[in-house]
Amino acid sequence: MGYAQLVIGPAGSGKSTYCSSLYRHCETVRRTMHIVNLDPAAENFDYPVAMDIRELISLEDVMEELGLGPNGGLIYCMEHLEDNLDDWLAEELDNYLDDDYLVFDCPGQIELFTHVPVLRNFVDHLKSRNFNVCAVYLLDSQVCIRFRTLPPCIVCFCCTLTVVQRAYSFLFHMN
Ligand SMILES: Nc1nc2c(ncn2[C@@H]2O[C@H](COP(=O)(O)OP(=O)(O)OP(=O)(O)O)[C@@H](O)[C@H]2O)c(=O)[nH]1
Repeated sequence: MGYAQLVIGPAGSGKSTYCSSLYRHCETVRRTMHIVNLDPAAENFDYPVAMDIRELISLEDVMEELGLGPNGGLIYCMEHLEDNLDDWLAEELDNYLDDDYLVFDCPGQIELFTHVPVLRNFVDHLKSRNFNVCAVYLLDSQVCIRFRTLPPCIVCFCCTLTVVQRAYSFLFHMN
């Protein structure tokens, strides 16, 4: 059995920072883990990238070639990933052993949880490959103490539950 952690949460909530800190911590305690970039728009990484969705498709290419904007382009990229779960993702996952630990740094756009089933199907795919999946939902603590920003955050959180419920366990983390 493999182990997978999906790092999700609104844009700018600290997902990549969390992944980088987790990687450094594992290095210190001499444990091996692999971080996967699932954001087709990400460019700079503070951690070694084990698998990268941009090897399959990048937002920059989609925007240039199809004339889509950033949000439509992101949805297109993620739907392309969904179409390639049994090809690209399956081949990439073959490189990892049974007890490997993968951490997926996900994009933050809420549309990926409300409009398309790609992340739900992604979790289902991991589970079908015998991965024990959990999700970590990150939220900036500052938005929780402001009356105007808290309700939208609760809505985002509820929307992401559709994905999270497919995972075996779930952690809530405030930055
Ligand atoms: N003060 C503080 N800043 C943080 C913390 N975590 C992240 N940041 C900062 O917040 C900004 C956004 O962090 P990222 O890790 O890029 O957030 P993200 O969720 O990956 O962002 P997207 O990929 O754009 O969705 C960066 O400038 C970080 O340095 C934290 O715990 N405290």
